[in-house]
Amino acid sequence: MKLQNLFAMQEDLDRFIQTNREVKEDVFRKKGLALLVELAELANETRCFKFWSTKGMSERSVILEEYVDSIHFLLSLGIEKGLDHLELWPEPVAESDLTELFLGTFKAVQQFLSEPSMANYKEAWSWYGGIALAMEYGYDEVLDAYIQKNQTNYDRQNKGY
Ligand SMILES: O=c1ccn([C@H]2C[C@H](O)[C@@H](COP(=O)(O)OP(=O)(O)OP(=O)(O)O)O2)c(=O)[nH]1
Repeated sequence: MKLQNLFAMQEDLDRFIQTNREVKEDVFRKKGLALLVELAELANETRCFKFWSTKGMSERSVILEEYVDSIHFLLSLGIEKGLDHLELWPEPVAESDLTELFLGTFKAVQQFLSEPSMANYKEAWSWYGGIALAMEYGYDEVLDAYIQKNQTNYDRQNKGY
C-alpha cells in the first residue's frame, strides 16, 4: 500500500494538534510511549494472550480502531525523524500467531525508539503489517478506518478534548 497520502494527512493533523495545544517541546519520546500504549490496548482488545478466559475477541471494528490509533503514532514518529519518504508499506512479517506478533512488534518499536533509522522504521511497519494480515484486515479497510479516526481526532481537538 502507498503511504504518501497517509503521511500527508498525518502531517496536517500533527500540525493542527501541536498548534492547538501550543506544543513547543520535542514530543518524539512521548509519541513513542503513546505507540506502545496503543499497541498494548490493541493486544488487550484481541485478548489473544488471555489463556485464563473464555471470553472472545472484542468486535472487529473496535479492534480496527485501536489498530489505526497505532498507525497514527507510527506515521507521526516517522514524520518527527524525517522518514516520511517511505513510499510503500513494507512486506508483512511471516508470523500468524498474535501473541508472537505483539511481542515482536513491541520489540521492533522499542528498537526504533532507541535507534530511529529507516531500517528500524521499516521493521516496525512490517510487524504492524503482520498484525493486519493475522487480523484479516485489508489495506482498504485500514485506510478507511484511518481516515475516519483522523477526522475524529480533528473533531475532538475542536471540542476542546
Ligand atoms: O500528535 C498527535 C497526537 C495524537 N494523535 C492521535 C493518534 C490517536 O488516533 C489519537 C489518540 O488516541 P486515542 O483516541 O485513543 O486518545 P486517548 O486520549 O488515549 O483516548 P481516551 O482518553 O479515550 O483513552 O490521537 C495524533 O495523530 N497525533
